[in-house]
Amino acid sequence: MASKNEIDGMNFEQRHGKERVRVGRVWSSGKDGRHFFVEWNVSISLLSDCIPAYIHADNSDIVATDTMKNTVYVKAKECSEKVSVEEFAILLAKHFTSFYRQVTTAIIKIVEKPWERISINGQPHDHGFKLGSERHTTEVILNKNGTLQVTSGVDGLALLKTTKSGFVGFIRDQNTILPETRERMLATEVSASWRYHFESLQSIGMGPLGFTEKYLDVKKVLIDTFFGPPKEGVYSPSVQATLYDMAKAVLARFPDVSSIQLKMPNIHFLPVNLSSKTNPVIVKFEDDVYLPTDEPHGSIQASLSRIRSKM
Ligand SMILES: O=c1[nH]c(=O)c2[nH]c(=O)[nH]c2[nH]1
Repeated sequence: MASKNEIDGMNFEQRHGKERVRVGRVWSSGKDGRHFFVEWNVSISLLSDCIPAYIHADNSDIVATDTMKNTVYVKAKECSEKVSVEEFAILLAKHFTSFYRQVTTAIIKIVEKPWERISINGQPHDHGFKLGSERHTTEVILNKNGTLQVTSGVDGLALLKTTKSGFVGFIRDQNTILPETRERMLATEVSASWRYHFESLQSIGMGPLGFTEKYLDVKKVLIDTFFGPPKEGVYSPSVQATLYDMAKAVLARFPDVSSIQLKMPNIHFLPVNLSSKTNPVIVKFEDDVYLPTDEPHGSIQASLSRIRSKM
């Protein structure tokens, strides 16, 4: 997406912003002194009417990217109550589109670093955090006229199961050596992003938005569908089929999600068989010893949306 203009018989598109603005925010709850902490990496991109800067060296309509960076800290300071990463992105987007006459659209992307409260001897610590693994992400696109898109996501969700996976029946030709199997390891690092159905600032209202709870719920449905029940599991005939089941489960469970995109690399664990001229069987693979490798890896992605969804 970019701001589009016709200049001298040519199309010109432009946008500008600040990437990777890092901010940490502590909130303390008055009554018990417990601290809450988030660390965000914010990227801002503004579509604005500032063509004279490009063609006449006239900067009078430019919002300086340094100002955008400062705005992140000002807004973080102004949030006296804990906010979700999505709410913070919305409030930044609101500021840029309402404060500056020149700005028509704000695109705000944020990645939250997975700081998790630590427990000591089973007791949650008031102000101690450790780094977890997967990251909560969001992308908010807000137009001056109030048109809004909110996408939430998870990145780096590494999942592995040691059985209940296979891959058979694929095309075999002169270049195929992969054996068919009904018993293999399945490992992936899920990147998912899902779009909420509301389409304007008015339609999300002003109350607490519950984005964090929804993020945790969607992540749980993705994980539960990947693994199946704890004892029986669920058989995966391919990454493709499992990905589709995961996407379908999210749309079935959450009516306010209009579409979901999933990227699930197939991270290979290669069977280890070792032999030498003198010893034909040093190690014989019996679904036990693997060589983990992430290069090269399979790359599988798809998106699923409700008909009439605008994603
Ligand atoms: O689940 C899989 N999907 C593929 O497309 C594929 N290709 C491959 O070599 N192994 C696998 N596994």
